[in-house]
Parts: sequence; C-alpha cells; structure tokens
Amino acid sequence: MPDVKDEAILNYNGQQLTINVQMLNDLERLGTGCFGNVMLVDVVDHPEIKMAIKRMTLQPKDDSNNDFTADTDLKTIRAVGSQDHPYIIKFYAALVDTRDSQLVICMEAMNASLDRFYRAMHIAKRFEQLDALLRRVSNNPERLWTGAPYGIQSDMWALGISLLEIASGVHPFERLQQFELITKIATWIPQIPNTISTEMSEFIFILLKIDLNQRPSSYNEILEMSVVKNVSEQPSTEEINFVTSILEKIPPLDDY
Ligand SMILES: Nc1ncnc2c1ncn2[C@@H]1O[C@H](COP(=O)(O)OP(=O)(O)OP(=O)(O)O)[C@@H](O)[C@H]1O
Repeated sequence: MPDVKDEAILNYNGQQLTINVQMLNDLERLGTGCFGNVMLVDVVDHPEIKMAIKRMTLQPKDDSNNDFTADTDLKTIRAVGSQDHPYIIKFYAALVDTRDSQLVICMEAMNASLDRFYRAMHIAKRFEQLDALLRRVSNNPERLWTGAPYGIQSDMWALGISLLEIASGVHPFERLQQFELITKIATWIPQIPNTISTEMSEFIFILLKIDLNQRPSSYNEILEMSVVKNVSEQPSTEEINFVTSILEKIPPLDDY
C-alpha cells in the first residue's frame, strides 16, 4: 500500500481536509469483525464530520495473512465506495497509524447494520418475522461465511453462532475469556430462545454440534434443508413491514 501514509486528504461530502489518526476521536463502537472493532469517530474541531473507521493490524508476527487481507479490504472499499451510490457506503480515506502499525480505513457510517437491526428488534421485543429473517440470513450465507482455510464445518459453526446471536440479542460467549471458553465449549448446550420455531431451533442445534463431523459438510446440504429452502426472492409484505418498523426504531448516529 505505497500510497497510504500517516496523513491523508479526507473527502467528506464536498469538504476536503487533511487528517491524521491523532485527529480522530472515538465516539462509539459500531461493531466487531475478525480484525477488531469498527468505531464511530469524529474529527478534532470538526464535530460535524462523523465516519466509521476500521483498523487492521499490519505485519503481526504470528499471522502474515493480515497484510493481504488489509490490502484486499482496502482495494474493495476503495473500488466500490468511491462512486456516489446511495446504497453503498462511501470510502473517505485510508491512513496508516504508525504507532500501532495499523491500516485505518475511513468510510461512511451506516445507520443500519445487522447488529444494530437485531439490537433494535430485541429492545422493541418484536419477533414475529424472526424465523423469516434467520431463513434469509441462512439462504444468503456469503455475508457470514468465512470460507477457507478453516473449512466448511467451521463456517457452519459460524453461521449457527450468528443465527443464535441474532435470535437471542447477544453473542453466546460475549463475556467469556479465551480459557473460560475452552472449558465451557466442551459441554455447551446452546440456549435457543422460544421466539423461533422448533424447525429453526433444530437447524441451529445441527450447526452448533460440538463434534464438527456431525455438522453439515457442504453448503448445498443446508440450502436443500426445508428450513432454509425456497426463500422467496421477493420478501412478503409482512417481512417488509416488519423490517421497516425495526429500521424506524434504530437510533440515528447523529445522536452523538
Ligand atoms: N461503515 C460502517 N458503518 C457502521 N457499522 C459498520 C461499518 N462497517 C462495519 N460496521 C459494523 O462493524 C462490524 C464489523 O465490521 P468488519 O468490516 O470489521 O467485519 P466483517 O464484515 O466481519 O469483516 P472482516 O472479516 O474484515 O472482519 C459489522 O458487522 C458492522 O456491524
């Protein structure tokens, strides 16, 4: 990434400003991915500038794949986010934090992400279309699947954890330290909320089998299961009304 420096020109809704990482103030955690937190930030002396920043550590001693992933992520967001499309988040700038050896990607902050959606759904206690939502997530799994190098059965686990998190409102291992997790997982029985159907609960149980050989071993296997099969391309009016009503409950990011 030869063109990424510790300073960059930020293009923000017609404004141009030279920024560096010291000028970014963390306001809120927007979400967590494989590489760390995505934060909502503003810029020193420019509280009107709000953006999401994703930090990715470069050249860690134990994982040389990170540089490749950071490079790919940056290329993708730059390519798709540089056009002014209303449904695609905008790319603003990329910086290097030399102190922590991190790539910092500055982009438009989304009001609605899947995490914010299911949190608003749980606050509002509205679950009438939860099964339909989980079916859609399972039927469009590229959003959640990690793919190689861990293998398909790890993706099944990841899908199961994500479905459980959406259905229950919290990540099942949220407050556990790594060593506690290792002990707990050996005897773990997922607590599936009763807001979803028995068929969907059984599906989540299959994805979350401790013995990975008991999990589905191909993507087609789950796409052929009646619980996720035949998800209509066009959502029903009930689904649309449900999603719209939850989106309306998501607090705007400008509240910060
Ligand atoms: N631009 C954004 N605006 C608002 N929230 C965001 C934005 N980008 C990411 N998030 C939130 O942060 C979470 C983590 O994003 P991130 O890109 O790190 O994870 P990811 O999609 O799993 O990718 P990766 O595999 O690179 O970690 C997302 O699931 C989303 O909730």
